[in-house]
Amino acid sequence: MAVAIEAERLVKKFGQHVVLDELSFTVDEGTVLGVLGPNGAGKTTAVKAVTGLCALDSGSARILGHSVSKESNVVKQLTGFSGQYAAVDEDLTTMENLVLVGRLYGHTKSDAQRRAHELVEAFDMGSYARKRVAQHSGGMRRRVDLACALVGTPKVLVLDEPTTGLDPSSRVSLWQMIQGLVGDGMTLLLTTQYLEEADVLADQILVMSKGRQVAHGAPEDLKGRLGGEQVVVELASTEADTARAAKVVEGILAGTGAQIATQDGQLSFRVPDASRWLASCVSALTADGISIGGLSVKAPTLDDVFFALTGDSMEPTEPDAQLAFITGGS
Ligand SMILES: Nc1ncnc2c1ncn2[C@@H]1O[C@H](COP(=O)(O)OP(=O)(O)OP(=O)(O)O)[C@@H](O)[C@H]1O
Repeated sequence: MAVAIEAERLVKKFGQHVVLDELSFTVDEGTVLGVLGPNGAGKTTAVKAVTGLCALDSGSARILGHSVSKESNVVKQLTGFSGQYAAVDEDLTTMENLVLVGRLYGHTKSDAQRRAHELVEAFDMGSYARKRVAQHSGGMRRRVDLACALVGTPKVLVLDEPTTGLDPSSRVSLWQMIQGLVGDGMTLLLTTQYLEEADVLADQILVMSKGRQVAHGAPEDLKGRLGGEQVVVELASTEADTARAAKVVEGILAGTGAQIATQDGQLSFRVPDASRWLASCVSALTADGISIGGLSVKAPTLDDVFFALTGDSMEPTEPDAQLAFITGGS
């Protein structure tokens, strides 16, 4: 598979602050790389650098083999970018925005109008076509913004936090649009603070912290690095039982490498293929006269991975951040 985006040892400093620290990654054609990391990790700077929107101190980037610094005109034709804040003109209608972008790409008026109509139809924006963007909801603005990024029919699309601030249903509908584009062969580089978003959209995930890569892999591989699912056993009774129960479970899991953590009336441990061990743990505990009040098995989330890798939480601070954790693999 050909490489569509290539970033090699990117370094960017703002004064003394090293924002990108020898960051390298590639994105294969037709695939999605999700760049994940907390506020200030350097995600926006990284994606701006590979689209030529941010000059580097050192390192190089190429889009479909073309140097971002030396062949910027070719790169502009090949790449669509949608930034964190919708860049559309609020005083213009959806159509006017799309036609304006087309004209900026050098399209004739009739070609720009034809492309604008195509995008309005593709993104189901018919009833908003003649409305000023100022009257649009946040979700519809992001949709217009995404459509603007596609006016030049790019082969590579870069989206910086495309759904931040959107309500759950707008977020899901934007995901569906993005999935449609990828289904049609688009290469996508996406930044997000939402673990669920990366999980849903990305083939590969790059986890960043302080301008560096802290992990890279398929969502399932990253989750697999934690050593399996987390099993929590709630005991029906006392503190004394907890230590005894831990000993019993330790005996069952001997040789698996699982570490058993205890709290009053609760044991928890991670073990690959948890279902294989559950029945024997439960029978051994019951045989020892220990009653079980509850049992749960939780698949690792990307947040767990991030915490394990950096000792830091990925959890964003926005009020709607909960969304990322409701279905995030748990
Ligand atoms: N133009 C600038 N001048 C000075 N510092 C900057 C500039 N742009 C970004 N930074 C700093 O670089 C660091 C990384 O910023 P960046 O926007 O790339 O992070 P991010 O991971 O995208 O964060 P967020 O999720 O908040 O958007 C931050 O500490 C930011 O304050």
